[in-house]
Amino acid sequence: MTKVKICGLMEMEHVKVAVEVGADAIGFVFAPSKRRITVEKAKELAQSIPSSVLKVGIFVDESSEEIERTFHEVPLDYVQYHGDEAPEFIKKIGLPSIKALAIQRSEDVGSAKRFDVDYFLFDTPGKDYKGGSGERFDWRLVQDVTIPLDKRILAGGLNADNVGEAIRQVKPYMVDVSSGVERNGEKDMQLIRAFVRAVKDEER
Ligand SMILES: O=C(O)c1ccccc1N[C@@H]1O[C@H](COP(=O)(O)O)[C@@H](O)[C@H]1O
Repeated sequence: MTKVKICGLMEMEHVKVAVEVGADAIGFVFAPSKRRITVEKAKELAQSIPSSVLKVGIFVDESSEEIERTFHEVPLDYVQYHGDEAPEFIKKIGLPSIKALAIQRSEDVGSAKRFDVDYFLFDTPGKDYKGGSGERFDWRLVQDVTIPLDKRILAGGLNADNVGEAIRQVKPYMVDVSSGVERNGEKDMQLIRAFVRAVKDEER
């Protein structure tokens, strides 16, 4: 079964509904964004998340000190590197890691071989920020890549209507959504429920 990550949560009611409907991971954005959360607030929300649900922190070109401090303080299970972090930087920090790759051309996946990370997250290049654009990229660009299926996370403009087709085409280990579970720029409980249901309805 494809795993689901709900990203950019900032309110307790949204965390609770995501957990209740069966999200496998929850993402907190610590980078410049309209979804940016403080370490203190993420720590408070994290206390209501069972250990079976992974807590992921999203960072964009952040210092190693701040990443390490946030990881232990919240605490987090994974660091999602969503900027231009070098492979050596990620390796030196040595925390469980996800590297986001902005996919515009098929060559964009090629940089993956430089990174020793747990997962790769394929995303649409951001406009206002580095991610969370709400726009999808051409999924054919990541269909024939050599990255193992169980290391692939698909993001970028997913929603309850298109995630089934995305899973069939890309066969990711996990799908990741932020904008697609928002209404008028805010997270929406019905959309969170609908997204997770759409993923769970889809068999690998
Ligand atoms: O969500 C943000 O604001 C954000 C800011 C900076 C880096 C990453 C961000 N979000 C990530 O973007 C993808 C896709 O989001 P969407 O569903 O297209 O809105 C997701 O991995 C978020 O973690």
